[in-house]
Amino acid sequence: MTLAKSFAVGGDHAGFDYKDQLIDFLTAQGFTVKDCGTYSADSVDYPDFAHPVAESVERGESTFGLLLCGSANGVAITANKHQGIRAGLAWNVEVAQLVRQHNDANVICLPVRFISVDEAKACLQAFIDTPFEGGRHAGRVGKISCC
Ligand SMILES: O=C(CO)[C@H](O)[C@H](O)[C@H](O)COP(=O)(O)O
Repeated sequence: MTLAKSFAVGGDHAGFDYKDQLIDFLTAQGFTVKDCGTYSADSVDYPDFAHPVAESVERGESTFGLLLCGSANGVAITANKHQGIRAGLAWNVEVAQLVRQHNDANVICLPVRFISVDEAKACLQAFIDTPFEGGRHAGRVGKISCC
C-alpha cells in the first residue's frame, strides 16, 4: 500500500551520487519529488539541505522527506529540530519498516556511506509501503514533543 504522494529529497555531498537514483526510483512510482539539493559532489554543509526538506514536510508541501548523508546522523539531528518532524535512520528493511510502524516517521534518513544504492532503495520502499501501527505506539509518539 502506498501512503505518500510526494517527497522532499535532500542531502550533502556524501549523498549526491545516490540522490538522483533515488529520485528516479520515486518518480517511476508516481511520486512528486521536490529536489532540495545538493546538486554536485562539492563539499557542502548538511544542514543547508536538511532544513529545506524538513520545512517542506512541516508546512505540508511534501508528505514525506528523504535525507541522505554519510552516516545519516547530521541530517536526522537537523530535521528533528523542526516541529512535527519525526526523522529516523534506517540501514536495513526491518528498521525502515519499524520507523514507520512504531515511530510514524515522516522523514527517512539513509547513511549512504554504509549501505549500497540497492539497499537504500529497499529501505525507501519499505518506508513507503509500511503504515503506522497506532495502538500503544500512538501514545508514545504523542509524548515526543516537549514544546
Ligand atoms: O553529517 C554527517 C555525519 O553526521 C554526514 O555523514 C556527513 O556526510 C559527513 O560528516 C561529511 O563528511 P566529509 O568528511 O566532510 O565528507
